Amino acid sequence: MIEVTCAILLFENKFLITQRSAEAEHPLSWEFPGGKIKTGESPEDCILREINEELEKEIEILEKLKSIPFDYGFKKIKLIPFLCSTTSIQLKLKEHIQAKWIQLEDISDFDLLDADKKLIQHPVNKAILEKYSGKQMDKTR
Ligand SMILES: Nc1nc2c([nH]c(=O)n2[C@@H]2O[C@H](COP(=O)(O)OP(=O)(O)OP(=O)(O)O)[C@@H](O)[C@H]2O)c(=O)[nH]1
Repeated sequence: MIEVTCAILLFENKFLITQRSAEAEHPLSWEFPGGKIKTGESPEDCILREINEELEKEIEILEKLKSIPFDYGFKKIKLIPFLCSTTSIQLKLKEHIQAKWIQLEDISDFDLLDADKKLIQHPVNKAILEKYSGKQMDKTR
């Protein structure tokens, strides 16, 4: 089981999603930025390092969310999500081809990785995301 951290990064009621490159595994899918935990690294240290490496951004961890085991068939991962805050929308794309700050209710418009869909639908995670964003996840319009 590969342990992967990801950041659900919040700025003024919007969340950051990033698009994987055409050459990456799961090409062009959208995800929450993050990456694999290195040997001896804590999940918290991993997410701070990954966001710095991938987006050149400093973030603050607000809450650790429920971890999600997911089997892609060719590999099993444990996705460890953190709800995080930041003080600006600025970022540098070092690995992803695109980033978007989106409203929670618009997330279903994007081709999110399957583990991430399960992550946001987990009742505990969903309630926390809705609380922080002040929005419902499911579109009513
Ligand atoms: N970063 C990230 N990976 C995810 C997410 N959801 C998800 O299923 N994954 C899976 O976890 C794997 C993490 O790999 P990664 O390529 O992002 O990790 P990394 O930055 O450490 O990459 P590296 O292999 O180049 O060192 C992805 O290939 C994907 O299968 C997510 O929201 N963010």
